[in-house]
Amino acid sequence: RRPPGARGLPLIGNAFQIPKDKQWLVWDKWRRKHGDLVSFRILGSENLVLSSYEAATELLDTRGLLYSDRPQATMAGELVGWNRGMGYSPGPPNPRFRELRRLFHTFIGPRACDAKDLQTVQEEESIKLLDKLLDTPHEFMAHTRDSTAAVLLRLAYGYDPSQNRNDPISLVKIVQDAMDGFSLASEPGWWCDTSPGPRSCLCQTDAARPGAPVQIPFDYVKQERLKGTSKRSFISTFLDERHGEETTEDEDIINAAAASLYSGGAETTVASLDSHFLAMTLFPHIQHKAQSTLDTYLLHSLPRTNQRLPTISDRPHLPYLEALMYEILRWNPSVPLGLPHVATQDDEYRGYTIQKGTVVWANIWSILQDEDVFPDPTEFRPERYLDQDGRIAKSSKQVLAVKTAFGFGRRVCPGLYLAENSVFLAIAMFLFALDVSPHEDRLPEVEYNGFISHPRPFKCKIRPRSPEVAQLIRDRVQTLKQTD
Ligand code: HEM
Repeated sequence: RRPPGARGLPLIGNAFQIPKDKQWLVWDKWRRKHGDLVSFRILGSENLVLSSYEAATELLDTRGLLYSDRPQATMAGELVGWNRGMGYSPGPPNPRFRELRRLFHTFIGPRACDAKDLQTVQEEESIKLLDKLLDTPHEFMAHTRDSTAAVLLRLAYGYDPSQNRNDPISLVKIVQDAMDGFSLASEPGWWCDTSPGPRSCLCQTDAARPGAPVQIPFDYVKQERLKGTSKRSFISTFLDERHGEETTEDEDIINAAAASLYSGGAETTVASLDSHFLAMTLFPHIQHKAQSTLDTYLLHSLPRTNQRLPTISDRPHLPYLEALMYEILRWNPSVPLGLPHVATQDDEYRGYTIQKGTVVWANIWSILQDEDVFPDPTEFRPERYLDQDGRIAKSSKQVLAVKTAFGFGRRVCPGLYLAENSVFLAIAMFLFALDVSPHEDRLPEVEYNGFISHPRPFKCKIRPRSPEVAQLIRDRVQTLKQTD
């Protein structure tokens, strides 16, 4: 038995019912009509949408090995070139996939993300971000983008855009083009992904950008190493491991890993930071509560005279801010449909047959808006994740469910530790230093779009909380410039 599904047309199936944007809303309507397992077809391809925490975790986590492949994404893979990277590579037992996951684990796994050198990069870039927000607050969306790109470029290649004025080798541009291309090419319903006919005939070719020219950043690291000026990075660590004996395959895989780092990490993190500004504009009471929690903690953790900025290591002491971060990830998730998984064998679930080759989507948006788990889901309420003592309720359904923002099973986001630390730190820094309020007393609309879903550009007022805080940031940036 096939799971219940939306009725489609002969041959083309449900293709015309899937909009170009916000597919999660249509799929959520199907959930209300048919339940949390909905099947649909696009041309020859069988698809299944999972819209509850139970169904998604049972199939994609518990039986994860059966659902660890990706569909053959002609658009994202062959045309745009992402099949070399992690997101679209075939799953286990493919040795390339295992090696890519190993590299991510070594470099940005939980232990690596606890290390001081990695956190220092994140903290320095957050301070520079605050400085830019003080200068040109209305350009906040451009600043969150540049700042996130800077962290990822420093981690992947040891390339610091602020020390390379005018970006002489265009690395920032390469990264940003790559991010745009990944997001566009990943959208479901690219007909070339499912069409049995000529591959590119139905593709919107203007979006089919070429893959990032990964050789340029790689050559940059090699040259810096020869000069003895290279900084520790994903690539340099790998080359160190190989003691100068790297093969062409080694180069190919480390390049792919580095490109996956910024293609996966940049837009998603930026979307979360922009969501923070939107939420704080709309919910001033949450902003004030978070600020007073932070002030109390920072004041009590040091003598009053030594004002200091928050750091990642403060995270365990600031449960309300951690809860706020979770609520940002839930309220409007930055990857509402995750990435598609594929069934590698026939499977049975609740009496239905899921055929080998079925493309399985988790509607993360539906899971995170489920009224049974998150009552009044459109409300922004960090308290959802706290126990009676104000600590994070780690094994509560809410905390477990919000983690699905990072996906499932063998394909779960390998950047989640880095991402959580980045978003936590940015939020803590913004709340410490800035007041966010509506622009000319007009509340922005909550309007998101894109496969990596961003708030539509909006205006808000961003001001320093006090002249002393502004001075503290200016001083810290000055010190950073001097030590560079
Ligand atoms: C708020 C930030 C982020 C969110 C919400 C997010 C979410 C996701 C989701 C939902 C997936 C698909 C998982 C699945 O298939 O089940 C994914 C995959 C991935 N993410 Fe993230 N991500 C974030 C940040 C990052 C960062 C910072 C990096 C790297 C530095 C990263 C790298 C990747 C990669 C490489 C994949 C593909 C994994 C695979 O196919 O095996 N992500 N992410």
